[in-house]
Amino acid sequence: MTSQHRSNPADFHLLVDGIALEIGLDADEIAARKAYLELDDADVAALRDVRELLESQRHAFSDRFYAHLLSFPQLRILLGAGAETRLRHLQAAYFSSLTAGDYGQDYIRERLRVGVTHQRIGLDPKWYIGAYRKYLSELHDILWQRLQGQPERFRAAVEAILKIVCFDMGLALDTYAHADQRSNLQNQNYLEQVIDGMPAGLVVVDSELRACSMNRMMADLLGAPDDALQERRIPLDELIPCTELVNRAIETLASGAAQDHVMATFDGRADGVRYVEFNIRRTRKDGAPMLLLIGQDITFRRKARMRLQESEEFFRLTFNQAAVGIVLLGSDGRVLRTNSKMSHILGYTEVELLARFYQQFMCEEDLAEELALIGGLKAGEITEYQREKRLMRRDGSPVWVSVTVSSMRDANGNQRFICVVKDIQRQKQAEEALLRMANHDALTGLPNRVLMQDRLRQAIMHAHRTKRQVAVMFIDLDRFKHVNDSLGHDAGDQLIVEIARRLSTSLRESDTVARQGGDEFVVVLPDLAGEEDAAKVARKLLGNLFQPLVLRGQEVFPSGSIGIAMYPRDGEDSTTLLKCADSAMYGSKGQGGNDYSFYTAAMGAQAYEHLRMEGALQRALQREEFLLHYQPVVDIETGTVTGVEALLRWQPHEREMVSPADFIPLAEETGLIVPIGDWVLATAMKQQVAWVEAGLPSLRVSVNLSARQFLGQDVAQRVRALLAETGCDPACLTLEITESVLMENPAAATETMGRLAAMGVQLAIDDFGTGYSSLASLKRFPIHSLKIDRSFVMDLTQDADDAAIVNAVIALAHSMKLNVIAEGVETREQLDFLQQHGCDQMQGFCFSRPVAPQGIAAMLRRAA
Ligand SMILES: Nc1nc2c(ncn2[C@@H]2O[C@@H]3COP(=O)(O)O[C@H]4[C@@H](O)[C@H](n5cnc6c(=O)[nH]c(N)nc65)O[C@@H]4COP(=O)(O)O[C@H]3[C@H]2O)c(=O)[nH]1
Repeated sequence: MTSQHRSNPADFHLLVDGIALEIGLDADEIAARKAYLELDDADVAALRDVRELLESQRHAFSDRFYAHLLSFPQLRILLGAGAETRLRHLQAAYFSSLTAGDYGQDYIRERLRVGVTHQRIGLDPKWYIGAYRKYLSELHDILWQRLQGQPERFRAAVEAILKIVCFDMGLALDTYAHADQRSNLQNQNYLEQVIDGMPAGLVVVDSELRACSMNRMMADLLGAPDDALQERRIPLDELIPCTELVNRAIETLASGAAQDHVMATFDGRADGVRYVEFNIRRTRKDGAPMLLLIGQDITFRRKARMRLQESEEFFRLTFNQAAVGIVLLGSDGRVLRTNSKMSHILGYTEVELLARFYQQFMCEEDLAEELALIGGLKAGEITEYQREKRLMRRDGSPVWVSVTVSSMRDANGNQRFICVVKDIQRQKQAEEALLRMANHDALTGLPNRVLMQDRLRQAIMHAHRTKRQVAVMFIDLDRFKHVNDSLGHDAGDQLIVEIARRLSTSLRESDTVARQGGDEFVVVLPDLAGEEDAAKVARKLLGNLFQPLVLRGQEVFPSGSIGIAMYPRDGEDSTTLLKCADSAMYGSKGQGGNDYSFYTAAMGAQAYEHLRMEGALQRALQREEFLLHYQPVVDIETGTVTGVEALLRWQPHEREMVSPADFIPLAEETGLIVPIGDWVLATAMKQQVAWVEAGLPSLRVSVNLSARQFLGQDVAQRVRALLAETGCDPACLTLEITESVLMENPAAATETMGRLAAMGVQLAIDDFGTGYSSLASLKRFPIHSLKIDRSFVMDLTQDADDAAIVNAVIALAHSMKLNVIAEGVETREQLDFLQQHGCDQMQGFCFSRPVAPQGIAAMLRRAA
């Protein structure tokens, strides 16, 4: 039995009634059929008449009937296993109803039911028409046997049975045909739905290669409307413009051979390029060959594969051409994949790398930490780590790299590590060089101030813990400036390098020698028991320094002044200790150099005063606390005032006036002399102009120039600018320079003086006689005047030597056409002496002390 036979009886009745209605089996139709068969009441009576007769033969009839039917194997299959019992039962019912004489609605419905059933089980009309034939023959035989002697009754019965059986056959056949038609329609509908709903596209092509139909999926794939083929059959190559597909379709049409996996690529309109894989089958319809083209949309798959290929290609290129080394490692560290940059970094070929383990490239000292990190990755505690470290190259040299190691899983779930390795060797070298530069002195290679302070701090911390002492030595070379000026900077540098070497070799590894700048060095001696240890080292250093050295063919004996501060006695931090050592060094210098001094509190006070003054001087400029006094310069012959010397005065707010002798050396040392001197020059020039403008006779103004002012800046250019600014006549300006300034750098001095003289400015040598230069050596300088120092004038009348010197200076100066001015003339006797010996001019208390500008104006007005 098929599943169809198991349908609900109520549904089955409805089906049967529905069919009856569809084929129009109403009462009129039944009556018409009966009339056509001439089945009338006489037949009904004839059938009833043989009922009993036939009933008695029912079993024998049934045996023969089924023996015949079931002798046909196809029929046995169609009827199904165990059908005989069920059929015998049905047949018995039919056999009874056949002669029951009631052929109304129930009888007819039963006939229709049989027709539907036969159609459902696929029992073709040939089978049941054959069965009806057997039925009739058997009945005929039974009736013949029983009614042989009653021909009328026999004929009437046979006639009636023939009519009713034909009536039944008509009903069954009509029902069968109708059910078949219904079923066909249903099947077609079902098929259409399946085809329409299937996830593959289908296009049916006729023998002339024109598409006759296609399902919705195919219409979707082609971007065509669903009803595209309703109007006309479209040629296949127009519907799907793909030559390969059309050619293969032609082949299949000709040979009948199925074609699979035919790729077609076409424009799917809005969806872009479509990739469809077709299977082509040849079939027949209505005798004509036709093709079924079943297409599977593989666009997504294809694009995904292309994307995958693309990303694989991208990865491969990126991997191979990356500017960083990339290595894929197995969980045991074996190199599974690597790129050319990695080969370049490590100096191995790619093949050599593949045979190795990552651990083999590590530095011994990194190994433990690195393995611990990889352990962390393996345990999932971290997902990646980044480190800067060294890897060992093939030639055994280390290379600095920055490595990022990340954990990943391959397609099989195996743990892998991916290392991205960046070569930072150059960067590290640059960093190291920078670090060296930041911490070391370029000339000597010694630690610089920064590194020294760091070492000093460490030494202090260590000494603090161990209850030991630290000595800080400040070393300044004696007369270094002299070497530099007389032998040149190269010789100076050579001396510094040699000193650095001598200091370094005199000390222990744990000591630090640093160059503080210029000719200053600092030595840190950590871990000392006491002051005596430091004194011993200082003596040794001085001894080693004071060894002869030949510089530019000249033998030099370097010596230094050492100041020593002790931790913790003199200070507990590096800044204080360095300051103390610096003060102590000045102490040594003050005693003539080539010696060492320990710091004392008195030095501290001096240093403090030094600092205080420095700050105060700086503020003095801003607060305009400076002023100029002027001392007249008098012609000894006539007694007239020919000029004035400008002398600087500092009048701090609400405090006593400070002597220039007290602050000029400090201003020199700190460099403040430059802006202060500039102010003096400008003020004096302005004053000169102011007096002239006030109607007074034009006076020569002399201005003192300090060593730093004269040698350190472009004084000529500055004077030129100020002359222009103030309108002062250069011929009324004298610049005074001390003898020692000239001798410090004669070459530079000659050049500067030449430029000044060229402007018309006069130059005078101040404090003459205090230095050691001979008058002859002054010849090469463009000088106008010599000022005899006050110290000679002072004892002139008591000391025969001084008188002789002054006399000689005047005579010689005159022989060199120089003007001579005597300073500090206090007495009449001094003045007389100078007058007698032909001194040209003088200045001193005997005529006037330095006075404010108004004092000079009054003096000039009185004289006029
Ligand atoms: N005992 C005595 N002294 C006399 C007599 N006549 C003048 N003096 C003093 O002798 C100094 C002369 O100046 P100097 O030798 O250039 O010595 C100057 C000069 O070297 C320096 N100085 C002063 N003003 C300036 C300046 O503007 N620039 C620079 N660079 N140095 C200056 O300060 C030094 C001292 O200046 P002052 O204290 O003004 O001292 C002045 C002046 O007051 C006298 O008859 N008896």
